[in-house]
Amino acid sequence: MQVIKYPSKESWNDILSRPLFNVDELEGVVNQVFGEIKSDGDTALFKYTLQYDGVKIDTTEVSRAAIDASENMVDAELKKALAVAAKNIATFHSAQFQESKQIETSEGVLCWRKSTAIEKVGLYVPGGSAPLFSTVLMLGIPAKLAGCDEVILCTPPGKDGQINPAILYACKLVGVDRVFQVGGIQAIGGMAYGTESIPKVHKIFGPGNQYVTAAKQRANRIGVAIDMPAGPSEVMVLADETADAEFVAADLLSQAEHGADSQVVLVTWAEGLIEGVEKELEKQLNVLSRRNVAAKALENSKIILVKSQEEALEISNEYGPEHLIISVKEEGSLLNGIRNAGSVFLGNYTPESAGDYASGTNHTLPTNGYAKAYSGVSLESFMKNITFQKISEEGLLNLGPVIEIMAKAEQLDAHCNAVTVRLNKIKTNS
Ligand SMILES: NC(=O)c1ccc[n+]([C@@H]2O[C@H](COP(=O)([O-])OP(=O)(O)OC[C@H]3O[C@@H](n4cnc5c(N)ncnc54)[C@H](O)[C@@H]3O)[C@@H](O)[C@H]2O)c1
Ligand SMILES: N[C@H](CO)Cc1c[nH]c[nH+]1
Ligand SMILES: [Zn+2]
Repeated sequence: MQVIKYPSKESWNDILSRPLFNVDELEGVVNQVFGEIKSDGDTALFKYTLQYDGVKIDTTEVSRAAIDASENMVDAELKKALAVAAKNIATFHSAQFQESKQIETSEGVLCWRKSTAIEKVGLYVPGGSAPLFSTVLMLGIPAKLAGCDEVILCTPPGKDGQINPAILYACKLVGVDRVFQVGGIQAIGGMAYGTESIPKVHKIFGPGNQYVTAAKQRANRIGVAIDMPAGPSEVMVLADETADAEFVAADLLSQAEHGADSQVVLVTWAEGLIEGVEKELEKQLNVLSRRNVAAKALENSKIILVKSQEEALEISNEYGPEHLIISVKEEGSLLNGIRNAGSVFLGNYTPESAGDYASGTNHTLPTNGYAKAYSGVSLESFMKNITFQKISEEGLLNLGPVIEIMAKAEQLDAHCNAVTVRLNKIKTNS
């Protein structure tokens, strides 16, 4: 990892830039695949699954029998772990239901909001380089809690042409309605347009690589909602001299191993910590099964030495990390200052992997600085609010003149008239 000492503020932009993709090239590929899906449906899905996943499929849907059979293919220990994780995720997300309250904004004018589930949702579960069955829990549990009527899921087939049984078992556990063995751009295009086999959905959720993320953004432009851009994983650690170098290195590597395009950043004002972290990185990296991937990600990654805790916080808010780990003696003063982060992990004993799997928070989070404007997936992501209002005769007598004045000032006579005819009727009747 590159070590940068006391960078000037003017250099932050450069230092904090994410690994770059060739956006034009990416969009070109996405447009091509989307165009073919629109015109050729499933045939295009078969073609691109062969091209990008190297797997020949002649059907997209995974049979109910295969989903049921996964139950016997997952070992008991993993099933128990999934049950604990699912319980915690369900507990945290259930607590996000909000009561609908009627508000009388002025006398006789009642307003309220009612949450309703999005009817048809499409979940994407990454499977390119690791079968992320944990993502099934993160998306499927809130979708079912929210009450979505149709919950479908796409994930790429493995090199052997099969979907990892743990993904199918997780689908069964959370009650996903239909599963499709399609990944990448093809999956997102399939759910955005709908094909002979894949139903069109109203909103697409889930993380993925740069192709998936670019495809989701394209789906959004053709009228399908998306949760957020949730691309290559990243983590920023803010640490002082009380941080444990072994833990810090482990956390950095945990996100580096996701992909060569991941980025991890350590920001510290304790110069003494840096050497220890570097040594630990080397030691721990060497024994990782995905050391080549993680090593590539470390090439895009930085250790930044700053003057103070305050400067570290400023850098963090500027970066807007997907995950922010805070390993300092006294975190209280930092907490209030956090403005931009997807999910925050406090103290030496809160590894980021806890949020990835089982603490209960959602691991589908905004990357690439989108944490400045987006939240991670929550129960609310699967719902929308419809507002209602009911105005009594007395209420309209109070509020009507306000509406009339405003409508006239906007030169919208018909708007004004919709109030005036009612006020006239009320006055005649009284
Ligand atoms: N932000 C989050 O919340 C979050 C959560 C989990 C994972 N992630 C990220 O998700 C990503 C998962 O990536 P992955 O690759 O393992 O799985 P993936 O399922 O996202 O992507 C695999 C698909 O990419 C497509 N693809 C591969 N090469 C291609 C090419 N040259 N052209 C067109 N399409 C191509 C293939 O169709 C393949 O099915 C990682 O970057 C990880 O960091 C992010
Ligand atoms: N860290 C990922 C989100 O960026 C989520 C994940 C799933 N499995 C392991 N990690
Ligand atoms: Zn992870």
